[in-house]
This record gives sequence, C-alpha cells and structure tokens, in this order.
Amino acid sequence: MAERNPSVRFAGVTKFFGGVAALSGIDLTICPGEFVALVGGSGSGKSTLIRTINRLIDPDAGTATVAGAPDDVTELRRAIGYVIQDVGLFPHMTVGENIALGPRLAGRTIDPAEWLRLVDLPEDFIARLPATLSGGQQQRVGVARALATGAKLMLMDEPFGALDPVTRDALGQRVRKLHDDLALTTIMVTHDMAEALLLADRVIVLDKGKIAADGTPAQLLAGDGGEVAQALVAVPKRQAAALASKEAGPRLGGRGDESVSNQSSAVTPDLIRGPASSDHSD
Ligand SMILES: Nc1ncnc2c1ncn2[C@@H]1O[C@H](COP(=O)(O)OP(=O)(O)OP(=O)(O)O)[C@@H](O)[C@H]1O
Repeated sequence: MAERNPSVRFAGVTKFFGGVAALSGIDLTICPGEFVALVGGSGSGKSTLIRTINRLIDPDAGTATVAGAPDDVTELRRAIGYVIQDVGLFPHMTVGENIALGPRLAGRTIDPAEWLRLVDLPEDFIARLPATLSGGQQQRVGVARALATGAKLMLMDEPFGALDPVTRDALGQRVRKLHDDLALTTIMVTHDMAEALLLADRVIVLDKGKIAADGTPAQLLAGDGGEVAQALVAVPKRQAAALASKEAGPRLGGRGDESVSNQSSAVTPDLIRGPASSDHSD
C-alpha cells in the first residue's frame, strides 16, 4: 500500500453546528486501495466526516484533502463517487440515462450496459424508470452510476441501510469485490459493526466527533480500540456466540430439553465471518 501517497488526508478537521462539535480535531490518512468503514453511534459525526471529503461540508478548522483531486468543487465532486442510502436517482430518467449522466457531464460517452453487468443487473434494465425497480436494484444502479464516473475514490454513506439483510449482505460483498477488481479506495459509513468487520480492511470508530478507535478487523476483534469500539464489537460477537450455541444445542422442541447455554463457544474472527454467502441480484 502506498503509505506515502495518501488518497485522503484530514488535518485537524473541526466542524461545529451551533454549539455542538460534530467533528473535533480529526487527523487521519486514508491510503489508496484501502476499504475503510466508519462506524459509531448516531450523531457521532460519520456523515459529517465523509461530506468534508467531497466538500458538501466545509470544516470550521483544518483541512480535508484528496490527493490529486481538482481544486474546483464541481470537478472534485465529479471525480469522487458518492453513494447514499436514499439513492437519489432522477425519477424521470431511465436507468441508462441515470448511469450515463455523470460521464456525459464530463464530456464522455459510456455504455450503461457494461456498468449494469458489473452490479449484476440485466441489460434490459437500461430502458426502465427507477420507480419500477426494487430498493435493492435501485441501490445497485446507484453503485453503477457512481462507478461509471470513473472515480477511483468511493464515498458510501449507509449505502445498504434500507435493504433487507440478504440483499444487504449480497450487495456488500459485490461492492467489496468491485473495490478489489477496480482498485478503488472506499470509505463507507455503516451503523453495522458486523458489516464493517466483514467488508473493510480498516475500521474507524467515531465517538462525539473524535476518533475512538482505528484498526484492522482482527485488531478490533482481538480487543484493541478501547471501550467504545469494544461495546460495538461485543454485539456481533455475542450474537455469533449465541447462534453457535443454539446450533450446537438440542434440535427438536421436546419437553424440558430446549434450554441452550449461551456461555460456551469461544468467538473467533472465523466464527464471525462464517461461510461466504453467494451474491445475487435481489
Ligand atoms: N446540517 C446540520 N445542521 C445542524 N446540525 C447538524 C447538521 N448536520 C449534522 N449535525 C449534527 O452534527 C452531529 C453529527 O451528525 P452526523 O450526521 O455527522 O452524525 P452521524 O454519525 O452520521 O449520525 P447518524 O448515524 O445518525 O447518521 C449531530 O449532532 C448532528 O445533529
């Protein structure tokens, strides 16, 4: 990894809303090729942090810089992929027109079918209007649209928040594969620590506008990162242990033998990861 050539660098980034510090002196470097998950409680500053990168929010102090990005804010935003929970497809445009719009504004012509294929949607979706697609399919179009811009830096703010767990899992894996195949740098906000641990190379935990932990999934699972991080990691660990314990317990609902101990099962990263599930297109 090119440590000396950062994609994104935060230096002393501070942002106030009224009297509240949404971000407080954030120093952080994200390197090319990293898949970083930003996690933390509601209001901890995740969205504010990600929005300083594409300058939807200007810090009150400090700087957020993207190496090699244009100075002009419109150009900068075109050079960065941005996927949000509320996909924001233009409802009066077809799927194909939505995907081709960003490149067209930048003076390029692309074939939307190529990008649909990458997110496992059939070519004939090109002519459809967004309203005729399921939520998961719309989210895939949102990802395709962001990728079609040719951006190498992807910002994703709760991209799978509104999806059912199966679709969410499949699309998360798809996005991770695209990240690897296209050599992207990805910064993804999620509320879900399990998702962060499973998909990211690096997990950054925010708490009250400050970085409470910053480490690899293995480090956080091993207990690094302090109290706030460990409280978040404890949830999927406990759930994995409880599921493993149930799996090992009595299978039939006979009288008096249903009780299952929740206290066994050492939890390891492998247990949390579990078997890889296959991707699908909703
Ligand atoms: N435009 C705004 N005006 C006023 N306050 C804001 C604004 N945007 C964010 N805040 C405040 O800044 C703090 C951080 O908000 P932010 O949206 O970054 O948190 P978050 O971690 O993304 O939260 P969530 O997980 O709930 O989306 C919160 O206290 C929020 O109320």
